[in-house]
Amino acid sequence: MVTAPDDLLWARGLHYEHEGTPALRDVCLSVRAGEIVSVTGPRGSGKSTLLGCLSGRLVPGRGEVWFDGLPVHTLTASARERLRRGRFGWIGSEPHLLPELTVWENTALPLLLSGAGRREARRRACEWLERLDVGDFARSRPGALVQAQRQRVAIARALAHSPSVVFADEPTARLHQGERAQVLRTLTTAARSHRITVVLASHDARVAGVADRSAVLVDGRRVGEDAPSGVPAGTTGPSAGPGPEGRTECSLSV
Ligand SMILES: Nc1ncnc2c1ncn2[C@@H]1O[C@H](COP(=O)(O)OP(=O)(O)OP(=O)(O)O)[C@@H](O)[C@H]1O
Repeated sequence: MVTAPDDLLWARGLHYEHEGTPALRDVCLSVRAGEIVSVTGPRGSGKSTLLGCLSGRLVPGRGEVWFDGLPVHTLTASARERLRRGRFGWIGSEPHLLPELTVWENTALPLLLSGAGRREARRRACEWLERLDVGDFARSRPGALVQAQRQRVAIARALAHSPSVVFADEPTARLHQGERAQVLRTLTTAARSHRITVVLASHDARVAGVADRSAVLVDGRRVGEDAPSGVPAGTTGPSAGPGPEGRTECSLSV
């Protein structure tokens, strides 16, 4: 596999099985630094499993995952844990905030866990809460916020330690329709302004509209790459020309 010099994260030939059931089959993906890539596909198509393998939460049965020159697939569990804490952020569909901590303490947790002092962690957490329009709640407990505000706090928590890559797995799935676009825009604007790479999984194909590129999974296989507008890459639009996957030896279609 040939990768571009600015590929920050890439995977080749990923296979993963959940209890004997294949969830990923020969999946390849590469992500450039600062890029926002969406992974879309129907429910059960393997999106969460792919994000799990890319982020070191899961170890593929076969295949490779490389991040910034590190072979994630062969790292020890403790090295993967350090990588996840230091370089990655994670946003799930549920914010999973600790109810006994304040909003700023929740946001500062990854910073505190990676050794930042309390004062510095608080300053950075509050900065991100302000950016995400939930700064007024910094001293409140999560229970005082509505779901969309809690999800903004989860986004702030994922970004506050300046990760290289944020993985967002269905980050708007539990929100009302009206809040989805706003929360997505908040996430992508914040990531772009700080050049944080985002890998965003959603079964909602409209999510691809906020991404630079979109990878589509069906039954655990990549079935192509579309421009955000849905126009196939290589025809027109911002993704015209061969994408990074065009340089790989992986099969991209079924
Ligand atoms: N912990 C698990 N144990 C057994 N099977 C699992 C497990 N997690 C996922 N699977 C199965 O693996 C396949 C891929 O699941 P995955 O969650 O990665 O897909 P997805 O596209 O993210 O789906 P969704 O949009 O519903 O979250 C599905 O068939 C799913 O049922």
